[in-house]
Parts: sequence; structure tokens; C-alpha cells
Amino acid sequence: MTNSSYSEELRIAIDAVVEASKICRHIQSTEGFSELSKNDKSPVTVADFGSQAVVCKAIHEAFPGDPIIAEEDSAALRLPDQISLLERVAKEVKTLFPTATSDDVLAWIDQGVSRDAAPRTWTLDPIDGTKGFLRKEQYAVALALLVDGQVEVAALACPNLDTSESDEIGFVFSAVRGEGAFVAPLSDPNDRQPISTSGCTVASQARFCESVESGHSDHSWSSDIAHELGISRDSVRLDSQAKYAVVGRGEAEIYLRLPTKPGYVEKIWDHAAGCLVIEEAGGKVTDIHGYPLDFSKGALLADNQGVIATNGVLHEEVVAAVKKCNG
Ligand SMILES: Nc1ncnc2c1ncn2[C@@H]1O[C@H](COP(=O)(O)O)[C@@H](OP(=O)(O)O)[C@H]1O
Ligand SMILES: [Mg+2]
Repeated sequence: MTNSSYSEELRIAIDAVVEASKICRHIQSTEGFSELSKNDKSPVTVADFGSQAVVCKAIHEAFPGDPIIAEEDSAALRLPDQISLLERVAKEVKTLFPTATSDDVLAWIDQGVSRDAAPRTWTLDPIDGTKGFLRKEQYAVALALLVDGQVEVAALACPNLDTSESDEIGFVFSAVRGEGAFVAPLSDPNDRQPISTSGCTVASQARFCESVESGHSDHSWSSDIAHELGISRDSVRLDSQAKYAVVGRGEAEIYLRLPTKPGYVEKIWDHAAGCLVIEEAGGKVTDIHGYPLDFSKGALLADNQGVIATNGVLHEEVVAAVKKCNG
């Protein structure tokens, strides 16, 4: 592992998302895991809570002074009619920490309820792409360290992601600012190999990816943009920050996230880890207007709209095409 000033943060972060992935995989392999609907109508499962407990425990124990801005909180698990859900979460967490109690689990989850920008802040999406997780498709455990509003460390586990190079399924991507981006199989997280974005310079040959959910990104707008760029092949649709991973390792050149309804503001935990992985792999990430993502505003990307992530070379051309097609 690297000798950078963030080597400890990187080691702890990778280990935390790898451990959380074990819980997610175990839950996904069992039939009939519970699903709740949150206030914003998005789903949440035993795995979201279990993953958040495991990662927040690790980060809080290693860096007790650092706040964590994570997606979930324990409120739903504290309701009297959700006692069996809490027991289920605790049972999963006990597979890693046998002495953990339900109260421990609630407290670990609530280590992630910070919402304010601080000089050093972690941000966590315990299961990014919960809809993909429910469909048994792509999802990610995404963890990043922000220092003075800039992403400095990223660990992004994609437990269902495959590769054309081997039969391996499940990878952890990681990056420290200024030190490159890496991938390792979840089965051997220390085997970190450098990744880089594709060298494709011809927009019409670019492969682009987007959300499966048309409610998360405007599919008809993206098809107009692809047409404008001369791209004839279909987009690859996959859930979660696995899209950032795919562009980061050079298997696609463009990831478009195009706002579908006025008023939706992107959350930092949906982008921080993936953004650094792409930037350190040689790519570029901005919003749809070409502005850098501003992670200094607390939990929200309050000053940004949507996302354009590319291999770098094609970025300005894609931003211009998005502008021209204009929703
Ligand atoms: N209207 C909307 N526009 C954009 N993103 C949205 C959205 N509603 C929900 N999301 C976010 O989209 C994420 C999934 O992204 P993707 O479509 O790339 O898989 C969700 O993360 P969670 O699954 O962690 O809740 C959620 O935060
Ligand atoms: Mg998410």
C-alpha cells in the first residue's frame, strides 16, 4: 500500500467497504430480504443498514474526530413495529462482530448522521443503487474522505461488477488524490492494479453509460446527445457508481446523468468516491454545465446540476453536445 499522507485512511476505507460488501452479498444471496420505503419513496433494505453500521464503526474507531455524512439513519429501525428488521440487521452485523448488540448497531448507524461541511468529513453511501441491489444487478458501497471540500480518498466496492479479462466478479476501486486510481478483486483487496481511462479521441466511437432508472437520468435527452455526437451504439445502463468505475477502467468513455425533474439536488455520497476514481484514472467529471462538482456544501451538491463524466479527452465535446441538445 502507498506511503502517502493518507495511507492509513485508504487502508481503513478499503477494508471497511470490503467488509460491508460481505454483508451485502450475504443478504443478496438469501431470499426475501425486507424492503422499506423511505419518505422520498426510495427503497432501503437490511443491507443498507448493515453496511452503514459496519463502515461507520470502522471509520469512527479509526478517526473518532471525523464526522460522517452517510445516507441512512436508524430512525426506521427504532420504531416498535420494526423490531424484527432491527434483529435481522443485528444478525448480519454479528457475522462480522459476534459480540455486537442491537444498541451497538443503532449507534454505529447514527455515526453517519452528520450533515454539515467540516474541514475533514467522510461521506458514505452504504448501498448505492438500492434498486439495482433489489434486482440483483449492480450496486456499490461508496466511501470517500473530503478535506476542505475536496475529495482526497475514495474506496468504491462494486460486488456484482464483472470484467472481460477473467471470471472474477466483485471489485474494489480506490484512489488518493495525486496518486492514481486502482482496482483489486474483492477476493484479494491487496492486489491493487492501476487503472486508466480509455484513450478514445473520436466521439462517435465512444461508449456511454447511464442509469437503469429513467427517473434518475433523462434517457431521451441522452439519446439526443448521443445522436449529436454521432454515436450509434446503445448506451450501457447500469445502477450505482459502478458507472464511474466502468469509465475509470476504460470500458466506457462517457457517463451522463441528466436531471429529469426540476428541483432534484444530487447527494455527495452518490458521487464523491466515483468522481475521484475517474479523475485519478485520467478522466474528468463536471456537472452538465461544465462546472466542477462542489463537495464543500454539506450533504448536497447544491451548486451543481447533473453529471458529465468522461475519459477526459472527450470532455469539452460532450459538454458542448449536452449544451446544444439542452433537454
Ligand atoms: N430524481 C432523481 N434524480 C437523480 N438521482 C436520483 C433521483 N432519485 C434518486 N436518485 C439517486 O439515484 C441513486 C441511484 O443512482 P443510479 O440511478 O445511478 O443507480 C440513488 O441512490 P441510492 O440507491 O443509494 O438511494 C438516489 O440517491
Ligand atoms: Mg446512492
